[in-house]
Amino acid sequence: MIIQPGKLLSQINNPDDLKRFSKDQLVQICDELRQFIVDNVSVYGGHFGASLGVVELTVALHYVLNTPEDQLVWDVGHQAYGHKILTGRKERFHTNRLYGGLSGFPKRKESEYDTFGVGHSSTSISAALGMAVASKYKGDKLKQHIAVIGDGSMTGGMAFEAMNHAGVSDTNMIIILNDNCMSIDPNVGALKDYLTDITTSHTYNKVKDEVWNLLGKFSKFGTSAQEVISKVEGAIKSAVLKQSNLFESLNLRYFGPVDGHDVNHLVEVLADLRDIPGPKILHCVTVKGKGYAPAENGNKTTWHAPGLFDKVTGEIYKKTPTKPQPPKYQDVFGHTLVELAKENDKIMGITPAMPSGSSLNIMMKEMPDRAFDVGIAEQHAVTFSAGLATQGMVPFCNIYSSFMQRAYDQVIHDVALQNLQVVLCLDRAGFAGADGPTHHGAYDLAYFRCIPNMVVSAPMNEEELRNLMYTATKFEGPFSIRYPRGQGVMPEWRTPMREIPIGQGRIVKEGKDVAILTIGHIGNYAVEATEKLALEGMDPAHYDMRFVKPLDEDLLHEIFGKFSKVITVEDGCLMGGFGSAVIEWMMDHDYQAQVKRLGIPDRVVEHGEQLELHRECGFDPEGIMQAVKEFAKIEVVKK
Ligand SMILES: Cc1ncc(C[n+]2csc(CCOP(=O)(O)OP(=O)(O)O)c2C)c(N)n1
Ligand SMILES: CC(=O)[C@@H](O)[C@H](O)COP(=O)(O)O
Ligand SMILES: [Mg+2]
Repeated sequence: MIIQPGKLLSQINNPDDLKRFSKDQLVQICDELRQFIVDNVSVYGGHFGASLGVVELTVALHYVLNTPEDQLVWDVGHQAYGHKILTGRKERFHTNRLYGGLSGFPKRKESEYDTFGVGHSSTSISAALGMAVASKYKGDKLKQHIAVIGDGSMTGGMAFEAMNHAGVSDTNMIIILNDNCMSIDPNVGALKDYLTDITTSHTYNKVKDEVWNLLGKFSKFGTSAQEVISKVEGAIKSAVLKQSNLFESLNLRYFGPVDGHDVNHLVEVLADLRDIPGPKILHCVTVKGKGYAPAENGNKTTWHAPGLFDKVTGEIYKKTPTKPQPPKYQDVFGHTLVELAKENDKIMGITPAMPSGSSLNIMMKEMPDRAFDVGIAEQHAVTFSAGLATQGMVPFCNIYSSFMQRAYDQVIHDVALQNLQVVLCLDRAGFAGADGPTHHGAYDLAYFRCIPNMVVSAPMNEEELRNLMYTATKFEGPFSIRYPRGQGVMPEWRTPMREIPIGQGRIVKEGKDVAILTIGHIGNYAVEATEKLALEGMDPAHYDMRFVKPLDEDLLHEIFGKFSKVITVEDGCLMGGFGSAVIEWMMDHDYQAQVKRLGIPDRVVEHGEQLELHRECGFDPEGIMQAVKEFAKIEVVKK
């Protein structure tokens, strides 16, 4: 079903078309853009509340700026649907996030309007500043560089590193702080309180209004914006602001807060700011989910990415299963952690801004003094956990595999080198699915297994996840456990927990000719494959290794003693991952075997459903069957 845009929106294929409309028509364009997003996301899925909240901002930006010449960088990019629709992708928008379709995030190779590839947060100011410094160096004085960053993303350390630099950069740069008081979950931390204070402060807003009035008056007398600013700067930097405005203290001219849903006012403000040189910040107050009542008034976390829904009633479609379903791995983590924490008062839980996504919210609710959402701050989350560990606590730090990339140095420097007992739970390990390459948890096995002291593990099912979590509480060093997005395989998952000897794998199925070695949940594909192969008269063995580090050496001696054909399967990168570890071990122990590694190849794999991507990379059940069959045909000559 292709969704038709409204009357005005249908005439807009790029920002030049938008500029042909009068200012009076912008409100209608915003309404139509919002409706088009609602129509599409309700049917095809995707992120939702964030894009609705920046409709007016998006229209105003493309109306005022000379994009793509002016460089517009969206932080995270989950709010950039309006931007995509206005910049030549309206007709393809129904393919958003689908296999082979548009990316859910801005992407340089998708459009010249997408100036920077995003997905992880808090990068926009650095990227826009890099562009601004390059323009300055090239003598391009007119070009604008804009970073649009949410209040949640502003909590990320990188944003502050970038502002620290921007404040002394003397570049044409506008940071737009899109403040909706939300991250995915409600935003947290002192910065959030500060932004609320500044938005609601009576004294501050009085000064601000006077400043804007002055700006209007001077403009009427033909005074340039630059002169106006220098005249009013004294006022802005009066005691009220100098002492209280964080951004001004960093040398960024601060404007706002403005109503981010008043498109005409935004157009005026942006046009003014464009003429003011130097780095500046515009604080826009918006409402996540604006204009769609169920999202605006309902649970904003649910409406961040609601799945498919009935746009008329706001009912989010849920499949009604006919039989008991296995739980999501994240929920097994969340409930098990509470269970463990009830028995062990040293256990604490940490998430950088993903309480709902990781299900740490279960512990945050039950044990608020022992579970922390630290904001989008992966580096801090890891080192904070390390600090807790020095005091005898047992922190479970839960970070999505791809976001853990941010905290790599902290894992090495603060956790592993000091051999601290920090349990790193990596959710969304393996292909993330529709979020695509920025979110695929492809690298963690490779990037963790080279770190001294680290235990690197992955459960094949819910029971193993629980056992590994329990085991980690007994192990006095860094312990990582990775598991994928989505459901497990065990409807009855509340099994009694037991300690697993560190580095012990298990045999899932005896067999002959070929041995399949798997790590983690992907082992269930191997089960499916071996069952189907059995019907065709083939009988490969299957081992669930459970640990990439340390490897189960006894089991490996047994396997390489018995088999000359070995297939490794991992939902992770082939370079340096599980299969590589097995081959290294084989070489180090003078075994000779043919080893075929299945996993994520050394290229960028785009978005799609997890199974589609596994299939593309040849490690879905069919791919494993194929590998076994091809392998079985090959004669191995033993030296
Ligand atoms: C480094 C990193 N950590 C976590 C996330 C997950 N994430 C995506 S959007 C988001 C909330 C961002 O909040 P904000 O910037 O305020 O945008 P809003 O959704 O409120 O518009 C989070 C935590 C991410 N994309 N990148
Ligand atoms: C934009 C972003 O980074 C998050 O919203 C992400 O899409 C969440 O992924 P999950 O849906 O797997 O929690
Ligand atoms: Mg926000």
